[in-house]
Formats: sequence, C-alpha cells, structure tokens
Amino acid sequence: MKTFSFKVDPLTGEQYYEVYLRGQQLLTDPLLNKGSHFSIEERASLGLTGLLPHGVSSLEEEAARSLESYRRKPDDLERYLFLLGLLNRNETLFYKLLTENLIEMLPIVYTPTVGQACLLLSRIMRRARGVYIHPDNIAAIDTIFANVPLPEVQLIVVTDGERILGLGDLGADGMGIPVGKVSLYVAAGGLHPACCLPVCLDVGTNNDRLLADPLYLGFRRRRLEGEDYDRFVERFVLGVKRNFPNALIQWEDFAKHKAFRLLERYRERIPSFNDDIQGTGATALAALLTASRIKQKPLAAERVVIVGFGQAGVGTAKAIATYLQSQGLPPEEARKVVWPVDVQGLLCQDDPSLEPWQRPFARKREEIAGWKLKDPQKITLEDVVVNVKPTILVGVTAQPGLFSTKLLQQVAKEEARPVILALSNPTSKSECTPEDALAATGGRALVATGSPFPPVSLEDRTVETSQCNNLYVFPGVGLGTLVAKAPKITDEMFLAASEALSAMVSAEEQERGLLLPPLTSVRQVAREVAVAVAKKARDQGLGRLLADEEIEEVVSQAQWEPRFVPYRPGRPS
Ligand SMILES: O=C([O-])CC(=O)C(=O)O
Ligand SMILES: [Mg+2]
Repeated sequence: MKTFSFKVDPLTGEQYYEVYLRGQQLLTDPLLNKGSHFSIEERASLGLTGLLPHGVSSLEEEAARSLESYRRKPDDLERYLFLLGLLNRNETLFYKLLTENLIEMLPIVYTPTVGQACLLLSRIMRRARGVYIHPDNIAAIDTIFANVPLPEVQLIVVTDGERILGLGDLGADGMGIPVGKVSLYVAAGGLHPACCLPVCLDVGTNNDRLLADPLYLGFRRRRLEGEDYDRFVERFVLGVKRNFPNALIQWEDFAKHKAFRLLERYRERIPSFNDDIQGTGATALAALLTASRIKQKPLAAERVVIVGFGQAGVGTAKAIATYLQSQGLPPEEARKVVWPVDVQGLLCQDDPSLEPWQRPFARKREEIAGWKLKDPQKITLEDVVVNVKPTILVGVTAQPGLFSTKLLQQVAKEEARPVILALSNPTSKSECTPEDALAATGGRALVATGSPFPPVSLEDRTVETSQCNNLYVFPGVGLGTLVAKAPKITDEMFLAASEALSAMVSAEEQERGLLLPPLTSVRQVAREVAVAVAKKARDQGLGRLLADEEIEEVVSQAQWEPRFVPYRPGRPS
C-alpha cells in the first residue's frame, strides 16, 4: 500500500511528498512522521490539528532531544532498543542522529550490539520491520510484497538466519542483521530509506533453545532443507523479480553451503551478491593493499595463511587472486599466494572432503614433501605457520583466542611487519585482540579486526585498529550497481571497490598503521566505492553508458541526506 509519492513542483522545482495518510496514521508511520517538526500549515492540511504540542522543532532540535534520551540509557542493549524505537517512530530523525553520531552509535545498531540483540530478539522486539516469509505464507508472495508500504523497493537485504555473525543459527531472530545492514545502506550509502527492504526467509531453525522457547516468534519447525529449501528461495527470487524488477539482492548470513550455492545460482539472473563472501573478501583485500603500500612490498611476494576456509576465507582468497591476475599473474600462480586452513588443517588436493569452492586453492601434496610434521595425516595451523612462515595471517573462524600468543610470536619471528586480520564477529568471537597481536609481535604487527576494539596503549604510542568489516564495501557496491543499472555484479566490480577503498587511506593514516580509512568517512567511502563500481560496470559493458563525470554526478545526486521535505495532502492514483 502506497503511503506517499515523491514529487517536484513544476513551477518552483521544490521537492515535496504527496502524502496519502492523515492524522494519527501519519504520526505512526515512521517513514513519514516528522514529530514536532510538522509545520502549522501541514498540521492544518493533514489532519494533525491538536494532535501535537504547540512547539515546532527544527530537525536539529529534535535530534538534540533524542540524543539526551539516548545518553540516559544504562547499557548497550537499552541503547539499541532506544534507537530501534526511534527508527520505528521517525526514520528521518533516526538517520539524522545516526549520521551525526556515527562513531558512538555504529557499534550499537551494528556489530557487536546487534549480535547481542539477535540472541534475544523474540524477547525484546517491540515492532517488526521488513517482511517475514515462511513456508505458510510463501504461496502469497505477491500479496506479501504488495503489503510493503514503500513506494519503490530497490535494495533487499535477505537472511535465512542460519549463520548470524559468528553466533550460529538464530532463525527468525536473525532479522536484526538485515535491519542493521539496511540502516548502513542509508546512513553510509545514502540510499533513501523508502527504497530498502529487510527480508527474513524464515524456513525454521535447528536451534533447540529457540524451538523450546515459548516466546520465540519464528516458524517453529526444523529447517527446510534440500529441494524444498531451493524451491522456497526460487519463489522468493521470482517474487522479487515480478514485484520489484529493479531491485538488487544482498544475501546475508546464510550457512556456507547455501551461501555459495545461492550466489552462483542467482548472480547472473539478478543483480545480487553475497556480503559475507564478496563484501568481506573485498574489504580484506583493501586492507592488504594498504598494508602492501605501508610495507612497500607487492602482495604477490607475501605468503597469506587464511584460517577458516568458508565464506569469508574463500571470499578473501578469491579477491586476492582476482587482484593478482589483474596485475598479470597467471591464475594458478595468483592462487598460490594463499595457504588455506580449515577444520581438517591445511587443505590438500587429495582430500576427498574438500568442498567445490575450496578446491581451487588446495595445495599439492608435493609442496609439503619436505615439511617437518608431527602427524602427516593432519597438518595443523601450527605446522603451517612453522613451515610456510606466513607474512599475513587472516582469521575467519569464529574461534576466540585461536591466534594465541605463541602462534603470533612464531609469525613475528620470521616477518618484520606481519599483517594480522582477525575478522570474526562479534567482538567475543575475534581470533585475537589487537592488544594480543601487538604484545606478541613487539608492536610490529599491522592489525585489523572485524568488530571494533578500543585503541591500544604501547610504551611509545597509542595504536588504533582499523575495523575490517564489510560495512566499508556493501553500501557503495549496492549504490554503484543501482546507479549504473548494471544487470549483475562481477568480481571485477568488487576489485574496483577494494582499490577505491584502499586508495582512501591517507599517507598520514598509513604512517599510523591504519589499513582502512577512518569510520567517520564511511559516507565518502561509499561514494568513492559506488563511483568505482559504476565505472567498472560500464567498462565491462554492463548497465548505463555514462561518462566519468556523469557517474560522479548521478552518485552524488542519489545520496539522500536525512532532512524533511514539505508535505502536501493527496490521494493515491
Ligand atoms: O555484520 C558484520 O559485522 C559483518 C558480517 O557480515 C558478518 O560478520 O557476518
Ligand atoms: Mg554477514
């Protein structure tokens, strides 16, 4: 049901919304509600007379009022609930507050607090956002999408809740993640809040705690699997195509088997990408490109051990290989920079349990012929570190403490400036803390982590740690693809994103060991990433044929700022 339309006054050129709601309905619609900002004229023409206190506030005054309430909250979960309440009451105000206090509020609406919220979502949720699709309503997919109260959906973040951050299967309670990602699409990417839709594919859960919890709100069955699952997802994708033909789909926090399969099945059929494979991979590559400039050593000359060879591990390995190939390395050489380690230890080609996505990076048995091993059947992470002498160590395992002091010391013994990326989320799942990494390496490590950590005080300086999180990539990739009207998203578009992101780290920031630009510039980052992605799409013959300046112009124009436009009463046509 449409609640408003975007309009431009043909005489004055002024933007306004033609609004179809009146009175109390308008005040309870979060996209349209202006709270005390409604003008005297709007109050009269939209049936609001008497429903608001006398004072008319500017957006800045409303934001100051909300910030005061926010800062009175006693803990992070309460802060999360307050911000979500605000999002459900007045979206423009929420985004004003979030964009102006991003460093303070990002860890609340996003990683790590959003993880804490997902663990409790059925118990703390006040009001649902987005859409929930389950086996009992999938037949009505067109009705579900017709019920979406947004004028034009362009961006969908969808999860089935099976692998929420490093927290496992949270069923429908995983919906906190698409909601959080959408808030970054708006705050960082600048997409209009009225075109972004969080979706939960609630196919059940295998989490016994949730199944036994009388307050759990999801579809209370074990997960749909196999062909039933595939048919379910297919009906969802076809529904998206019919109802929102221009929409881009971001796959988020699926279990790895499904994540790889869905990405491959749909990437040519609909503009879509997997954030945990491609978004995380592109961000990690950006961090490594910066490290390579700091070290003045080409990435081709590094030895990269990646621990945890699932979505983020394979995504990072592929991003590295794509980059090295763009530098002229033959594909096989490019892949050899990476040493993949998973639960069974080093991945070798003769291992029958290898997954298809792991296989291209598995090593030949001959390569390890001369290694000293305790047990040749299982080549442990320690064995790999001792024998490969990695210069870069990437962790994506959700195993806190996996990068022990001993392991980190071993890496630092052979490498003057080891790069340590501990990427698992949330904070509690990080393979090591920046403090551990710096202590074990005598302060020489270049460190980045998936979740935020406070600065570390060393004897002679304070070290900040970059947050190597896909939040640096997905908003710009989404924005760039939409602006370009590209029918698909290629590996080269992600490579362009990595290069643009790394290029934004200034010489002074590199000097301080930062591998990514500061979080304060995420909006600028999304802009640069979007421009790079749209140009690459064009160069690959995808989407609109715009000149460089035109791309820059349309990206700038597409970025919405949280502000109110005037409302005029209308009737839906
Ligand atoms: O949400 C985040 O912070 C990053 C991410 O995609 C994940 O950990 O699954
Ligand atoms: Mg994710």
